Amino acid sequence: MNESRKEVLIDVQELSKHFVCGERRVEVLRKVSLQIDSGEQVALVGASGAGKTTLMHILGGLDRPSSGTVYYQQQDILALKGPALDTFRNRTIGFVFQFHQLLPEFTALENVMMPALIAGRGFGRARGPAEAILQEVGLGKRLEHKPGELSGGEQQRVAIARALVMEPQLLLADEPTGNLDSGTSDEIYRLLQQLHRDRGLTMIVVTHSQSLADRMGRTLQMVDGDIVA
Ligand SMILES: Nc1ncnc2c1ncn2[C@@H]1O[C@H](COP(=O)(O)OP(=O)(O)OP(=O)(O)O)[C@@H](O)[C@H]1O
Repeated sequence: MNESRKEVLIDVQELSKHFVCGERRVEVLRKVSLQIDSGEQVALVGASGAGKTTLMHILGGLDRPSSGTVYYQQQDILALKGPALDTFRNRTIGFVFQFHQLLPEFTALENVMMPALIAGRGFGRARGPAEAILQEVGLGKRLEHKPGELSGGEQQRVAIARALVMEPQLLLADEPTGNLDSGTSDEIYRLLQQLHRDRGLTMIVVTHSQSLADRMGRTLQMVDGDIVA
């Protein structure tokens, strides 16, 4: 993409979050500001407890900050509530977590169809895109398998397919390979890079692995609730 034509997808200003535990106030995010351009691939690294998951949850509309602003393009997502927030999340953001959180009783195909069914698309319209994205992540021959019949890496591929089936602009992945061996982690990262290249997908990926972070376009380091680099 031409540098001069890059557009800011996410603009975060002075985001703070604290929790109150009994008498104690725990400051988890301390006036974090950051911008992510459309099409960027960003790694978020930092020690355990630095605030990475909390930041991802706020960026994804799953949690609210104590203060600060989060804009997607020109939209103030903290002003969204209830069904409007649900719709925004469903259409704009795909999530992948460390533990795939697939529904064990449903097949890979049904799991991937779920976001479209929740969005009110009929079975017929949900099936085609779900099949196509499962092909794209290399699971065209595993459509009818349930999560328990798939390897850890395959389960995470299904979770990635489910995150992308609504064609979100942004993928948020919180330690997507934290539970996998290094060879399988490597495959998942290659898949994320392929999806980034092929779809121009913007992604923010939390990882503890420096070598995996090095493959992303930019690394943001969190220390004690703030971004230092
Ligand atoms: N609901 C909560 N109530 C109180 N404290 C919380 C709550 N959620 C998170 N915290 C605290 O916020 C801090 C940051 O947590 P967070 O999960 O964002 O860190 P992290 O950088 O993602 O860590 P990890 O790499 O271990 O997942 C931690 O000290 C945690 O104990």
